[in-house]
Amino acid sequence: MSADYLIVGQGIAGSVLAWTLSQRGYRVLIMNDPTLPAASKVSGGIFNPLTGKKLYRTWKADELFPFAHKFYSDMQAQLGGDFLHDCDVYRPYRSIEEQNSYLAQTADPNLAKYVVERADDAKFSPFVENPYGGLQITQAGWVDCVQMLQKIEHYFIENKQYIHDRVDYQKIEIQEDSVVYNDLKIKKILFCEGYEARQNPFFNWLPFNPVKGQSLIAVVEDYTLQEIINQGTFILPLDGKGKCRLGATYSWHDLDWEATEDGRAYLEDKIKPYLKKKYQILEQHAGIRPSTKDRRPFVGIHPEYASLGIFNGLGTKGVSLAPFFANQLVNFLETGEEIDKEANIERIFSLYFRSK
Ligand SMILES: Cc1cc2nc3c(=O)[nH]c(=O)nc-3n(C[C@H](O)[C@H](O)[C@H](O)COP(=O)(O)OP(=O)(O)OC[C@H]3O[C@@H](n4cnc5c(N)ncnc54)[C@H](O)[C@@H]3O)c2cc1C
Repeated sequence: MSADYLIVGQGIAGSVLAWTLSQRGYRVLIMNDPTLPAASKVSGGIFNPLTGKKLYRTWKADELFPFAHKFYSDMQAQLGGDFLHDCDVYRPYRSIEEQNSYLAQTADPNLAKYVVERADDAKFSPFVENPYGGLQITQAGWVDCVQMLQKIEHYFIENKQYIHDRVDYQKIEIQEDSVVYNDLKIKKILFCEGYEARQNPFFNWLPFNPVKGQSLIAVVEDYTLQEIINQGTFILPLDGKGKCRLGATYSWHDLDWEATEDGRAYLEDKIKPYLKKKYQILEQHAGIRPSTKDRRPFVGIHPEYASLGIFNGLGTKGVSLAPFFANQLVNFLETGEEIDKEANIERIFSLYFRSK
């Protein structure tokens, strides 16, 4: 059997890359080990152009957001389903000082275009504390990643382009301009393994800075809001009938996939003060974000083996980063067009050669 590309891993990174390649007419095979955990399966899937306590426009938002929106809309139109949800993000101000500071910042036209001129505070006040009003951010929303991943999996299974297995690195035979793996002959293997990349002998030199995250699934009483609420932690309505995801925690220690009592307590402590409704917790999830030391993705080709590539390091923003950088990687593979210097792994090749 032969293929142009073997994609290892089918989280957000592998799904988006496989779809991008397949839309350009390449024969793609996906290999994914379903027994390994995936950050994408517990992801909030939120895309939000203005983030952080200090309210900044996220990196490359003007390019990334329209690109990602069109990408997921087109994918949804072709695969069916309803995984793309456009909605505003409402940030209740914590204090009058925060209100003043955010209003001054959003006078800047670069930020103003992402903000509703007059937030609909009255709409939110039955549900969340907002004595100082709040900031309403547009061009935001969320992708139901579990559903999107299922759609991609079914599509590639139906087309006989899917292998449920863990890659065995020992079996990768690198040839001059191709790779042999078992009975497969492939032009390139593109690794999209998320946090598991630390096990990959070809790419374990990359400086990841993984971040564990936890979230809760809860039913909130009489909760009809469709918008995402964010005050450091978020309330993400999942079905418009009160089922919500509450998240998320950030921890650079205890890098395991276990949901903890501390994680639950942290989220409840943060959310209770501003959520006016009663809720009941149904589930708790944990995952590890493949974040990087310089907070930029890892995109590109191995410094020594031209037939091995990587698409990883999507960190806290997999949904908004993946379509744009998958497209850059595919352009590079097709025509040699440059990958953004900040994302290209060439920026850290010195680490590879130092590790030899
Ligand atoms: C609690 C939490 C909340 C988050 N919320 C958001 C959010 O709101 N918005 C946002 O954009 N991002 C969010 N993120 C981050 C987002 O989840 C990640 O950026 C994204 O999931 C990374 O995707 P990935 O495909 O690189 O990795 P993963 O999702 O971890 O996928 C890796 C895949 O590779 C497979 N695999 C690994 N090794 C092998 C191997 N050797 N052989 C075969 N298969 C292999 C695994 O089975 C897995 O399916 C959140 C993360 C967490 C933990």
